[in-house]
Amino acid sequence: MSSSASSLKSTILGFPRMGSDRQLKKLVEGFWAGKITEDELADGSKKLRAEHWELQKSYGLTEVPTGDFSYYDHVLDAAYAVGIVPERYQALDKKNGLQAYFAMARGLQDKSIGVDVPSLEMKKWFDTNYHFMVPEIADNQQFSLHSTKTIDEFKEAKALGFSARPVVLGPVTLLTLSKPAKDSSSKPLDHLSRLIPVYFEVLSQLAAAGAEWVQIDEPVLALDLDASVFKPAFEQAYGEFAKIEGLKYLLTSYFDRLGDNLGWAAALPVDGIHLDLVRGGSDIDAALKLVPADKIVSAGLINGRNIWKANLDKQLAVLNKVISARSSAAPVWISSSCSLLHSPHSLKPEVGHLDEETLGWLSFAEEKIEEVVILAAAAIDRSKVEQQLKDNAAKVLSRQESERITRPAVQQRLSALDKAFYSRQAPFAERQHVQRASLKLPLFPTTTIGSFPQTAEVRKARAQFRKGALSASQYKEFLDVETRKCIEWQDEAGLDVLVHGEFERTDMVEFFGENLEGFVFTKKGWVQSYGSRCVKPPVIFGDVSRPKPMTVDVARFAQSCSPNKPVKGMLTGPVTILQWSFVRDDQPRSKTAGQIALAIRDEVVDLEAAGIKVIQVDEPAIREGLPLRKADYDAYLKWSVDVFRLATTGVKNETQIHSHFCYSDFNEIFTAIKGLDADVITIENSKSDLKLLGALEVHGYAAEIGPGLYDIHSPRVPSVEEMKARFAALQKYVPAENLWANPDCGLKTRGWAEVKEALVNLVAVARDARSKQHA
Ligand code: MET
Ligand SMILES: [Zn+2]
Repeated sequence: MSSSASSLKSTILGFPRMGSDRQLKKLVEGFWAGKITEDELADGSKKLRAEHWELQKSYGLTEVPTGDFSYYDHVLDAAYAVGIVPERYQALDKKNGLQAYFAMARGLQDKSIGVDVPSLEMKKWFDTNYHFMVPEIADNQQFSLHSTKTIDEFKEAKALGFSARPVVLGPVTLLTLSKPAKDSSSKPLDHLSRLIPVYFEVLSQLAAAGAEWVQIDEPVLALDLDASVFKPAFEQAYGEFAKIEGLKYLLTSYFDRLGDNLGWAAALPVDGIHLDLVRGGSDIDAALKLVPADKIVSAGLINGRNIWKANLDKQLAVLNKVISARSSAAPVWISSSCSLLHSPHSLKPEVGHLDEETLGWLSFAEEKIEEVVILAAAAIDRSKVEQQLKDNAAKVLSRQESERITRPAVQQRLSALDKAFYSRQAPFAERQHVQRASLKLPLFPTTTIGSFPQTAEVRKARAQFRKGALSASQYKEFLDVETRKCIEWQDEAGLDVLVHGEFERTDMVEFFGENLEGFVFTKKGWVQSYGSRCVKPPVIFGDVSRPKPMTVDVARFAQSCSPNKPVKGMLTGPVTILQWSFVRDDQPRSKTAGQIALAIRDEVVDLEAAGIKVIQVDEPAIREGLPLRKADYDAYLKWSVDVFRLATTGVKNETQIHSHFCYSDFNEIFTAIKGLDADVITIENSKSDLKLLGALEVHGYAAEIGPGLYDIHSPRVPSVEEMKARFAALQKYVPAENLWANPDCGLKTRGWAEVKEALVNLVAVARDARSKQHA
């Protein structure tokens, strides 16, 4: 073995913050509710950090990251630490820094202190399901060292005797993820020169506190960057940081290859470069050549964002390749591909919940640490960990060979499809004609997106049913009553295309996962989504199929409650089911999506046969699946459009297919949306009005469309007047006969009182518009 192996360091880029039992969620929410004090929050958090470092050390990591902890979000922390506090929070910040921090995170309405501020905007962290708070940079932005969190947490770990490496979100990424404050025109990155000195101060203090290495995360390096802008920006920042005596930098990027940025990024004056060899592995040969011999390479070999056991033999081969390519002067580190923030905490609670076999296939954060340590040990002396490697190989093989994973009938069905499975029988114009004759909807039809309020009563009944306190028939009776009430109300309110309300679903992906083969559900597999909110994604482990109809009974019952108006069948689309799950890694995602699509297709066909004339297949997550690199867009869009078509084209021309999109700006993929060939799309629009109108203007849209008339995320009731104005604006871009009136997403998070008022107003808007057309 090359001599550099002997100095292998084993570490991870970051650890999940929440705790094994979501302790951090409880602490933070307890503090918000006034149940615990600021000191109790701080003490509880300190204890949690120490536990997490201890856990990492106990498995044998040689160094632990610090500063990866956060009360809410690490981007907000990084912004706050350098004094990026928008004006509207500044008065509060002077009085109470923590309160201002949480106000930036989630808004604050407190009459007693005269504060009413909304939160910062929230965005997805690259292509993960983690959301960060978007910092706002004003033209006259001042930067200053505003919080010593990074330094304090490093000292804390050091005082406890851990060999620690502070993690800092890099200045270029921080500014690139920021947006200009309202009425500011400068680009955030233009402020870099003035931000660098504050970073310099933080880094100097870390050096003074005894830090040897600092991990600087610059994940923007995984994006397509304009080298004429970013190369000098990075050179300026890192040129300055290099002046700090005695401090070494590990520059990290993850989630994709470094690509075109590799050449100049590898030459930056830092002491090590981290490579995500799970997602960015295609770069490996170039990277090993381009990273100068005196820099360490941190090999990100254990996937930080999926839950499968690593194939250690395979990763060991990659590691050995890295080691032999490097000089003995610059040792290699072995690490996770990205922070383990995106993995659940530990498999331990799943013992006894998941079956033995499945358990053997998985690896959460705690187990991933173990994998890092085994790899590091194996690179030095394989014989020391022979048994662990053998066990690992057996588990990996059992997943490959399990009959639960590969089911030939499912595979064959997908590979045998011909072109006809991807197209409706007739083009849209013809379908529109027959659908009009069959559905007889008025001009500007009104509808909703699917869910109605999930009241405490609905959730209680579900919980009781799950515990066995309600029998299946009692639960069904309860749901029937709710559904009937919901449909009768919609009918009275004057809505045209009704929905059953989705009372039987906690979540639009979980519901289908529970009804399909190929999924398992963990007990405590929580992953932070934003702030204190965690999600428990289903695990797609094997070939997906539909053992029996999933929604047909409910849809048939719902339609029977409405003799005169159509009730929509409500399904979640294949891309969204994929996107919000942990997905198997042993076949392309497109293939797994194709299998889900076939299951949904069968459901669509069954719904039609049961007399359902309008069927909605939601794809809110289609935009978020877009790859980070533009070069990869087309391939993704091609298969995601294909699987939607596969799911929806099995019906007659008379059957009207709807789809729904929300959560992001769709302009970039508008052409793909057209390619879905849906008869009607409803699309979130109220928060980004002009953007959608712009897309409609540029690209046009030939089919029917319902841009959301109001924001369902807010408890306020939209007035007739404001929705009228929006609707009038839309009529300039969409021909009247193609325009629908609807809210911008499902109503499950709202209360009935607001929902009723809002929808009555919405119906009034459509009626008013109709009367004007007829006049
Ligand atoms: C996030 S999109 C939600 C769509 C779903 N049909 C609902 O109404 O809740
Ligand atoms: Zn939605």
